[in-house]
Amino acid sequence: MPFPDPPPPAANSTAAAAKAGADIRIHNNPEALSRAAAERVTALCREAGSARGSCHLALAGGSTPRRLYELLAGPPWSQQLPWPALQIYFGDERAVPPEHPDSNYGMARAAWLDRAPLAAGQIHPMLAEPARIAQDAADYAGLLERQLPHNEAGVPVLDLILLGLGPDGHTASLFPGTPVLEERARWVAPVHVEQHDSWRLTLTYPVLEAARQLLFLVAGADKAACIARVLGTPANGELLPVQRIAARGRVEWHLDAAAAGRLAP
Ligand SMILES: O=C(O)[C@H](O)[C@@H](O)[C@H](O)[C@H](O)COP(=O)(O)O
Repeated sequence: MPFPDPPPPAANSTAAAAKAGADIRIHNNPEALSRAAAERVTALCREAGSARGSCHLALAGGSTPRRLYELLAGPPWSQQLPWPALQIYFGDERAVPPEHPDSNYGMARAAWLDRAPLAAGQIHPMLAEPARIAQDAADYAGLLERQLPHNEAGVPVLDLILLGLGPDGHTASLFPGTPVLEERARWVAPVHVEQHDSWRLTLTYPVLEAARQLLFLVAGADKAACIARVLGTPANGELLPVQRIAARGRVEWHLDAAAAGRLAP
């Protein structure tokens, strides 16, 4: 059953700055970025729901997507999302309890999920404990195997993965210099983040690469140098983790003006 068409997108974002080959959309400020992202996430979820009866959506962690999630909890987007078709996953998670302030699941619940008309079975937290981190990774990979369609290489295919970007070029929890950058056999893997001496779980490159659509949300001047390196110049030298994603699906970059500040006009 097709979903009703949405109203035209909000007019408060600046003109798209498309760079050949990359779909880059630059917005005046974090609020405009979040509102544009809410439009896109809703539209993409509706597309998937109409086309395949379900939308398998993986959420990003960190601070940038919080406002997006708050917007999705209210009109107009909450009236347009294909709620019965939605299945919610996570791109990565810190190995802390859900009530911990660092929990990506906890952040998404507070900002959105606890106010969304979703059954418990539609939300799949990536729960992890340091003492059983390898088993937690295997358990989540098994969930993806059971829940998702697979591509011809046998990799689970998410419809949409939301991703952030760190100033060091990490995305999800694919951090520079970590063994997980070489992981191609497992769909979910543990990561020990030295600088925080903490454990995380992350989707690995095969799953990111298999997704039908990746949508990056990047805000803040502290990301400008990384954005300029990733989107502004041909890749040379050692690739940053985010540059190593050989995406098979569509990739959209949503930047605020500060993060895009060092991109050539
Ligand atoms: O769990 C996490 O922290 C995210 O997966 C991580 O990849 C995040 O997206 C970036 O570090 C950007 O974080 P900010 O949005 O807070 O800048």
